[in-house]
Amino acid sequence: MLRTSVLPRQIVKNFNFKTQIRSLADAANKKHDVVIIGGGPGGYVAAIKAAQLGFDTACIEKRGALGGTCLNVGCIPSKALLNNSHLYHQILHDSKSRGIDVGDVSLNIANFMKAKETSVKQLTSGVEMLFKKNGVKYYKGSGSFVDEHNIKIDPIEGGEEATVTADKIIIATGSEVTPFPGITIDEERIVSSTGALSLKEVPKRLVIIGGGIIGLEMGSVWSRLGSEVTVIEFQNSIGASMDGEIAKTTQKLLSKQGLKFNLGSKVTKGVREGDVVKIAYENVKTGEASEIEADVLLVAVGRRPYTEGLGLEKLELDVDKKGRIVIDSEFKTKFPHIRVIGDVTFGPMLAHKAEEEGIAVAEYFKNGHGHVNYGNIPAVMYSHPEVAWVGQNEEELKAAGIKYKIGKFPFIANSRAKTNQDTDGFVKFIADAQTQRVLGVHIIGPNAGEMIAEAGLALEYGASTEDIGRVCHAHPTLSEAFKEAALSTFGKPINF
Ligand SMILES: Cc1cc2nc3c(=O)[nH]c(=O)nc-3n(C[C@H](O)[C@H](O)[C@H](O)COP(=O)(O)OP(=O)(O)OC[C@H]3O[C@@H](n4cnc5c(N)ncnc54)[C@H](O)[C@@H]3O)c2cc1C
Ligand SMILES: NC(=O)c1ccc[n+]([C@@H]2O[C@H](COP(=O)([O-])OP(=O)(O)OC[C@H]3O[C@@H](n4cnc5c(N)ncnc54)[C@H](O)[C@@H]3O)[C@@H](O)[C@H]2O)c1
Repeated sequence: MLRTSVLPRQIVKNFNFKTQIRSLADAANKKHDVVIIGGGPGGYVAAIKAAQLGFDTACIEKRGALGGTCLNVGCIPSKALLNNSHLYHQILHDSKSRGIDVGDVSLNIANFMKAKETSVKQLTSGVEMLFKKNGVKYYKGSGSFVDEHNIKIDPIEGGEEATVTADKIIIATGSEVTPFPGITIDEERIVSSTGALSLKEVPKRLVIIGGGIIGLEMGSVWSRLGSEVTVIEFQNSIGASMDGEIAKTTQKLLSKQGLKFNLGSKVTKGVREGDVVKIAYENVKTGEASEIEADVLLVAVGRRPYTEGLGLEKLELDVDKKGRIVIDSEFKTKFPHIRVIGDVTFGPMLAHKAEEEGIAVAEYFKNGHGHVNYGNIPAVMYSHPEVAWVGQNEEELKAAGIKYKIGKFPFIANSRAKTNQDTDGFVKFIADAQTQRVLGVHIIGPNAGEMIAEAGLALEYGASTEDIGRVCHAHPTLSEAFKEAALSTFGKPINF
């Protein structure tokens, strides 16, 4: 209630009561069919789909740009750096053997980063345009639950204060970097992936804690640009959930590119002293202690669900030990109208997984059913060569006691890979021992990330390796290696 009697005269004079009172009332009373908290790949895709299905839809995002981690500080900037660092490395080291003589080549790090930022900006503003096109209301601010149907928005710059009421709500608040106990990230000398995407100069020595996907992708970028890269990994293998054989080959090829690996090693200390970071680590088995210095230390030991400031406690929603919001198989919390998707709940932390869930939840709201096949979520590491996989790996099948056959084909025997002078790696099929049904496909090689889509189709439609072996693949393409690997599970390949 406004008490005009206590307002100074000048303010009262300038105050347009009608407009202000109307806008305050509006702010307090926005109503939508569907409200999504978080505008990342999960949230923005869910918003567009819900609007396309006829719901009055709104999305709340506090970052100041749509696209979430993925478009702003994840998938997109990292792929821009991976692509351009590969190009730079090729021009420097690979052009002579292709008969291309180049003059002086140098890296302009400021422009190199600008190119990345341009890609990011184009894509994040593209999502904002898609919101407009599809009639999604975009609230710029931080959303927190008042109760199970009302969300208060604390505006950021350009945003408006509001409390929105929703019939249906989707939580898509994503994830954040898992901190390393005792190591303080300053995003300058001790960085997370976000800092590693924006270094102002090429560090002479880069040490990375964690040989997972972020560690290996960012390690590839900076190694190509000239850093001496050392990866310290707790496990005895790199690549997180990669098939064991593929992980070994990946390590071999990355080592050839100059990355150093200390596996089975536990970091015990990481402190900045001026412009140097001193890192202590020990062998997990023997306890033998070592020390290493770096100009930059990248902490890449995983990500954790992000729910800060969301007010979950008001609704008493369950989270598990890892901080993931607990849901059932239809993405429902204990309130059936509040569903959860993406990194903030179960499953692999991948953009396309979040997107699939966004579509499924919008369809649940509309039709009462939706679908995500968690057995068929591809994973891609955008190193060179790329590593891609879908379905089960050998270790998982062994543990489950399932009998399988392997079929492999190396890119060295593929005509297109030869013409491209890009022959490292192989395609590996794993098929059911009796039926030849495809159980998993694991590829390390050029364009593996594109090729894995064919494996996804095969898995989805329950194809056998013979089905794939009988499909005509164009010549000369890398995809012939895919066909020949399928053939190798039950017969002989033609070209090897
Ligand atoms: C360096 C890096 C590289 C990656 N590369 C890939 C890749 O190549 N391929 C791939 O599939 N995945 C990749 N990922 C993972 C991918 O980014 C995530 O899996 C994906 O972004 C998850 O989507 P999401 O919508 O669940 O969450 P997010 O993308 O994290 O989006 C959540 C959004 O919610 C907002 N938010 C949170 N709380 C609130 C609130 N209370 N109010 C309003 N807004 C809020 C946040 O600001 C954020 O923008 C990468 C990640 C990193 C860090
Ligand atoms: N191309 C892609 O799809 C892509 C790219 C980047 C990130 N991502 C996603 O982002 C998420 C986070 O990536 P990430 O690389 O940080 O996590 P990750 O889970 O892929 O790898 C973390 C690695 O750190 C190791 N580790 C954990 N604690 C350690 C310790 N104390 N000392 C040494 N090593 C330790 C783990 O054994 C693991 O190998 C992942 O879910 C990943 O899928 C995906």
